[in-house]
Amino acid sequence: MASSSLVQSSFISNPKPLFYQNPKLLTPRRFPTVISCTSSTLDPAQSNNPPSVVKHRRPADENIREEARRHRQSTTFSAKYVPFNAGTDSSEWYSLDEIVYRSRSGGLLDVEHDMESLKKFDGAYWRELFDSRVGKTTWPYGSGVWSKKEWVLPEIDSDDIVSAFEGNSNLFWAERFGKQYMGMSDLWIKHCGISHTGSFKDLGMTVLVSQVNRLRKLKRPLVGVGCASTGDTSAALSAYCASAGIPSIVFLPSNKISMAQLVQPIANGAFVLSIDTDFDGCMKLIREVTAELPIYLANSLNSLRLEGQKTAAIEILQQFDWEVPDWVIVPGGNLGNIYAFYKGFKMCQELGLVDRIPRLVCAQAANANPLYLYYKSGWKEFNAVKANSTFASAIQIGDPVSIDRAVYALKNCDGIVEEATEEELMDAMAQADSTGMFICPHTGVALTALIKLRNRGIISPTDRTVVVSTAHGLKFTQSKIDYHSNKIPDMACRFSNPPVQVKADFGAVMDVLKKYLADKAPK
Ligand SMILES: Cc1ncc(COP(=O)(O)O)c(C=O)c1O
Ligand SMILES: N[C@@H](CCOP(=O)(O)O)C(=O)O
Repeated sequence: MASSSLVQSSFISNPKPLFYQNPKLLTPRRFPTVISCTSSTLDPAQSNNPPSVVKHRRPADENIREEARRHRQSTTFSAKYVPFNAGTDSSEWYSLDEIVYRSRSGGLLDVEHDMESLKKFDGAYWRELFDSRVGKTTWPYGSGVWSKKEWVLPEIDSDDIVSAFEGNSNLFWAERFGKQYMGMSDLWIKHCGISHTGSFKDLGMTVLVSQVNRLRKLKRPLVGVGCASTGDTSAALSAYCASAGIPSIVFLPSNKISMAQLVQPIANGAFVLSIDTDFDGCMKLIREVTAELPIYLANSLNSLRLEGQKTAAIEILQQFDWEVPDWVIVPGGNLGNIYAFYKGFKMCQELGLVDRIPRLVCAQAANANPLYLYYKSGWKEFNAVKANSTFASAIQIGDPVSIDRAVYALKNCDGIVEEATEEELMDAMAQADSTGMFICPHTGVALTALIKLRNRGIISPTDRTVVVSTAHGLKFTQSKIDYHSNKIPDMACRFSNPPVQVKADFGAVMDVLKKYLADKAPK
């Protein structure tokens, strides 16, 4: 039994407490692909053929949540809130079961894990554990977030988890875009937007809503969950809340988000307030409201969210078989995600899964660039800006709540901040789409940063580079339509591909096709 492990040791029928002996003495076990079979049936009607075997992982009348409940285990891992970057002499901390978003001094909080407990297992152990859970349907480990549960919310009961099996998103080799436009051979797009609600926000929201589910069961005074949003946080919040039957309230800046994003919380039954201000105005209001009413704050000011988002970084390492890329480029708005990526990579280094971390690049729209200006000033003085309208509407944010987290992350990984004008980001998006992607304008911002850093020789042709695609392009079709119709004032739309209007006439169709084929024929 010495091989008992975190991996659903749950599938041991008579479970013992997890660490009833010194874990250092435990041999990391090989995790089987098929974990267990409780019955098999031979089909007599097919007796001349090879027997068809029907396997049940659990009794037929039991669902996966009930199965997880039956195999419930205690854990010795734990996490708590501490003031962000407070140093070792700070004694301030809070249980994750408290409703708290700020430290006593008004600063940000961070979720701190008991690293000593986690370090009792070596890097190989964690790598093997995480790898063993990928692509299964075991509750809750089928999720790319909860497959790292010990590093996310170790103490939550699996029964309280609200998950859509998010994460495990495609890491796409951008072969043609890399070769044709960048002269690069090792360029990758982490498609975080190919997900349940179409953006990376699902990764953090499963964690936050799961914790709210737990808090409500603990009878904490919470009636609903609320956020300010530029369209993606609201979509994720409303979907996860709807799934758990928890009321959600979303504050949206009027006429500043795409139609697809607006309809998401409406369809999911959220209480939607369209407010005549920008995102920063909505953010201010939701902070004031959540201080007065029993509404839990779901924006990334709440550090729980970042615990889920950091798993995208771990997943990238995992997808490269635990080899570290040279660069990871992330579009930045409220600036929680850039820190989440840093934290995920750093934990992997500290716990021995990898020996270094990548350099991070945070990319902003030039129309909403407070971090870029701060970086360019040599980190001298931060000034919030009035964010102007941008096609990258989800990052139209002038006063990011996680500014301190972002600066910390960038300073500690030799990071860079870049910006993209409207024309640059739309051109980059169109170029990427023309090589078979269908990305969002925010990913266009990140690709612009890549183009600029490649042109300056900072990123080299063979550097392994990951661009994080944060939302699905289908949420932003209007901007693509405008671009390809050459309808954007003062923009050349160099890569537009407008449809050709042609008469319903054989000769006319043949004419345009012949011209097209002549243009395309190899010279
Ligand atoms: C699609 C998209 N990309 C990027 C971001 C930026 O993420 P963050 O606010 O964590 O910087 C957001 C939200 O702000 C977003 O919705
Ligand atoms: N792009 C975000 C802006 C809010 O970010 P958050 O991570 O602080 O919730 C959105 O989609 O609302």
